[in-house]
Amino acid sequence: MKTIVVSGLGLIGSSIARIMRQADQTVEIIGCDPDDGTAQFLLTKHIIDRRLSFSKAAPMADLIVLAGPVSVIVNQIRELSTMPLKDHVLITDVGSSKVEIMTAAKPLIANQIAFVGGHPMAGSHQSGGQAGRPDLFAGAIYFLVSGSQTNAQLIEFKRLMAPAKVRWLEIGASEHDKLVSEVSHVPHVVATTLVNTIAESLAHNPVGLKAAAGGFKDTTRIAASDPTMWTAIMLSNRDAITEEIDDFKDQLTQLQTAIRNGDEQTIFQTFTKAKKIRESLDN
Ligand SMILES: NC(=O)C1=CN([C@@H]2O[C@H](COP(=O)(O)OP(=O)(O)OC[C@H]3O[C@@H](n4cnc5c(N)ncnc54)[C@H](O)[C@@H]3O)[C@@H](O)[C@H]2O)C=CC1
Ligand SMILES: O=C(O)C(=O)Cc1ccc(O)cc1
Repeated sequence: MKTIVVSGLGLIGSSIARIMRQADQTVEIIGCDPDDGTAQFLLTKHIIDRRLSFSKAAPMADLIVLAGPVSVIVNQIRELSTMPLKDHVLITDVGSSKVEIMTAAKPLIANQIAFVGGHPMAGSHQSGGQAGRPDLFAGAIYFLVSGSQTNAQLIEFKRLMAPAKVRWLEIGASEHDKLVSEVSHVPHVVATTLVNTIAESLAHNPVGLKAAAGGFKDTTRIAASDPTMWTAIMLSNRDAITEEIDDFKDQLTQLQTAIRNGDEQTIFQTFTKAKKIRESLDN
């Protein structure tokens, strides 16, 4: 891979540029992003070599990493299917949902252009190129959804990502979207709803959220994430998210009923079960 194009130079795209720069100092990294501040910062830090428009950059690429919001990734995949690309180019993405993206990639795949879906299961509530780090994904799962990539292209992509120290995991697009609705998308909905509910209840309380201790902050950190990115995720994984919200509502109602009825045993059992599961995550 001589020329790498990263489209979307925010938290994830700029982290990937940093990682690939560490993996191979000989590659040229071209960045595409409408945000002047982010692009300028990454140019100054030599994390990208050049900034070009997507339509100018894509035909020059040996590897294209799509790292904008999911809605932008989908549009760019559609654009790529009509662009003059190098025969051996590998296209991949980092979007948080996969069914819509793999569906958009069908014309590319039909035209023998190599595409593999990707999704690093790490990040943060921060956004923008300045927040990116080469160790952002260390130890995390990096999902791969097989498309039309060759084995050699995948090996080369993994070589360029080696400094990230991720755990590669192949998965189907539907299985992926259901799983991430459970471990990522609905937790985001819950954290957001918690913040908005409590803020409304406290609207006329002079102490209000200032009384919030660590528990409230720990439970809601991700509610501070970028609304553009998360709106795109919600729209892209609607079915799995709405189904999982139903399950969440059922469990919440069961706990509410136990609390209302003073059902000590059910309350205690519910907390005990969650404590064991949550503690096992840190081991
Ligand atoms: N934030 C996180 O923790 C994670 C995010 N993701 C996925 O990674 C992708 C990027 O997320 P972040 O880097 O966190 O967001 P971000 O908000 O930090 O960066 C997104 C970047 O895309 C740029 N952008 C917008 N429209 C564009 C266009 N037409 N062409 C090129 N660039 C454009 C924005 O200017 C911004 O710099 C999203 O698809 C998200 O679902 C995946 C794993 C973790
Ligand atoms: O901030 C956090 O802890 C996250 O969980 C970040 C995150 C956001 C979106 C993803 O698709 C994957 C990871």
